[in-house]
Amino acid sequence: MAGKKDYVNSIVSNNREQIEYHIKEILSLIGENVDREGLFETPARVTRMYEEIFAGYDVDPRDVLGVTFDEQHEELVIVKDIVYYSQCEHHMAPFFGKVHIGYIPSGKIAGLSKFARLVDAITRRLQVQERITSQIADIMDEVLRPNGIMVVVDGEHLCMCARGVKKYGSKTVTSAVRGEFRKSSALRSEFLSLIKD
Ligand SMILES: Nc1nc2c(ncn2[C@@H]2O[C@H](COP(=O)(O)OP(=O)(O)OP(=O)(O)O)[C@@H](O)[C@H]2O)c(=O)[nH]1
Ligand SMILES: [Zn+2]
Repeated sequence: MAGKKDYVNSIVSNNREQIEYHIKEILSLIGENVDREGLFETPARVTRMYEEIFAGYDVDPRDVLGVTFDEQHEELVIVKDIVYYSQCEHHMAPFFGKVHIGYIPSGKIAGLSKFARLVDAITRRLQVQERITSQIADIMDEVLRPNGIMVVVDGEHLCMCARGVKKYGSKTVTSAVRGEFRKSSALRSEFLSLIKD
């Protein structure tokens, strides 16, 4: 996770030896020679990678938005193009893309970087794209109590490109709307036009 505190998954850290052992077992079970030089450090590397890509489990996403400011800006705020990397819970294969967040504050705003931290806390876990999208909206709703929220997520899923149906380049787009965005198609259109490249 970028920023002042780099989170790691402490459960992975505490189970380092066991995870390394099991990764080595898997390497052997897929037919690899675990004693060859190129693979010698691999179980330890994979474990360190797990500390990083599953760091979200060590963060309560609600705490990330904890610092808010009182501000009477009751107009649309958009933070777009927040890059994320996640792992699908079905295959443990990566999926990645961008999150676009819009909200209409109601007396309370959050620091802009906190939205990126919220995305990291939610995506650095085993996930499905739909849940990422609704969790971002629900947590913003709970903490900021804004007048409206719209979240759009696009994702490229390696489990759909590298295996299975092998549809390289296919994209999944999910959205979640809350409050005024639910009622107003004009507001949804404004948000969609502002997040276009
Ligand atoms: N809705 C949703 N599905 C996902 C996501 N990530 C992966 N999947 C899907 O999860 C499904 C799991 O389906 P299964 O039939 O149990 O697994 P499978 O035999 O490997 O499926 P195929 O990918 O069709 O070969 C697949 O259709 C994946 O494309 C996601 O974020 N959201
Ligand atoms: Zn998958």
